[in-house]
Amino acid sequence: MRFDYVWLRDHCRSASCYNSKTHQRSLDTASVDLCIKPKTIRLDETTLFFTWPDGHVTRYDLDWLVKNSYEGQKQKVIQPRILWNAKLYQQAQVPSVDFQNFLKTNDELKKFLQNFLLYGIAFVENVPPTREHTEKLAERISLIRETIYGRMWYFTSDFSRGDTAYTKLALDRHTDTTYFQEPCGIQVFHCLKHEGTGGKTLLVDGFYAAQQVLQKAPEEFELLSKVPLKHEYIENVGECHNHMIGVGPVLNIYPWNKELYLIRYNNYDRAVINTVPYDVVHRWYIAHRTLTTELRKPENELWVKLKPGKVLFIDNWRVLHGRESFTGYRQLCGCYLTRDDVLNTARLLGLRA
Ligand SMILES: C[N+](C)(C)CCCC[C@H](N)C(=O)O
Ligand SMILES: O=C(O)CCC(=O)C(=O)O
Ligand SMILES: [Fe+2]
Repeated sequence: MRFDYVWLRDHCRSASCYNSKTHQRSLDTASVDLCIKPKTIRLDETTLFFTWPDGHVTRYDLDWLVKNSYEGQKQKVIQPRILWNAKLYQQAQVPSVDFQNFLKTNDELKKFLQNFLLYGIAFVENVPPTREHTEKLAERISLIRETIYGRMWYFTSDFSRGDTAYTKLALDRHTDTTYFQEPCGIQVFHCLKHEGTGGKTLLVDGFYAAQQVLQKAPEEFELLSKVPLKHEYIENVGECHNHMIGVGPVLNIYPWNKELYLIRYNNYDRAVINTVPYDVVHRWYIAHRTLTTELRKPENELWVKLKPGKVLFIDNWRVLHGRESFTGYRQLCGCYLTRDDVLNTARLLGLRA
C-alpha cells in the first residue's frame, strides 16, 4: 500500500479534524500545504503515528489503513452478485417471500433484499392484486421514484402514452428509462389482470452476457464501456408532451476495479449516434452485436408468466426485461424505486451493497 502525505493529513480522525458524531470532516482540506511532510513517523504494533510540522498528531490503526487503501479496494467488489442464465437461476431455487411476512418481519425483508442484490430479480407472493397493496409493498423497501409515467403506474394496451409498452406488441429485451441521465434503479411489476393469451415476461441477466463479452472479446467490452451514447424519449400523445435525453455508455464500470454496475440497453430508445467519431462507430456496432448475440441466446432467457398476487422486482441497472405479444385485456401496475434508498435499506439491515 502506498499513501500520499496530503491524503494522510486529510483523513486524520482526530477530534479537531473529524466529527465522529456526524461522520463528517471538519478539516478544511484546502488549508493543507500540498507539499506537506510529517516531522516524525512512529509505528507500534497496531498504530501508525504522524507528527506534522505544526505539531498536530495523526494516528491510524493499521487495520483501518488496510481497509481504506486503494490497493485494498481494487481487489474488492462493491456488490457481490451471482450471474445467471436460465438454468443457473432455476437450479438456484431462489425462494419467493410471502407478502405478510415481508411486511411484518425484518428477517423476511432482509432475505428478499439479499436475493435481490445477488440475482437482480426477486418475487413477492400472495400480494392482494390491487394498486394500493403494490404501493404498500414498494414503500416497505424504498422510496418510489416518481417519473413522467407517474408515481404508481397502471397500464393496459390502450396507447394512452406514446410508447410501445402501451400496446399488445412483443417487446424485445431492454432496460427502462435509458433516456434519463440516471436510469431508474429498480422496476416493480404486478400483473393485476390478464384475460387472454401470451404476455409472458422475459428476463435476461445483462451482467452475465457482458461477462461473456469480456471473456471472448475484451476490447469490445472496453469499447462498450467507453463510448457515450444518447437515448431519447419523444412523446406527443394527447396531453403528454415529453422530451428526455440521457447520455452514457452501454456498460458502466468503476475505473478502479473494473466492476460493472450499470447496463443501458434499449434498442428502441437509442437515439441517433452522433457522439462517436467515424473511425470508432463501426467497431462500436461490432461490439454491440457481440453483446446482443449473448443477450439473445435462448439459454440466457428466463420466461415467467406474471400472475395476480406475484410481484416482480427487477434491478433495472442489470437485468433486461421484455414481453411476449398478447391478446385480450391485460392490466399491469407497478412503479420505479430510487436505487439509493433500496441500497440504504439493504445496508441498514447489514447487507453489503
Ligand atoms: C409502462 N412503464 C411506465 C413501465 C414503462 C414505460 C417506459 C417505456 C420506455 N420505452 C422505456 O423503456 O423506458
Ligand atoms: O408489458 C410488460 O410486461 C412490460 C412492458 C415494459 O417493458 C415496461 O412497461 O417497461
Ligand atoms: Fe420496459
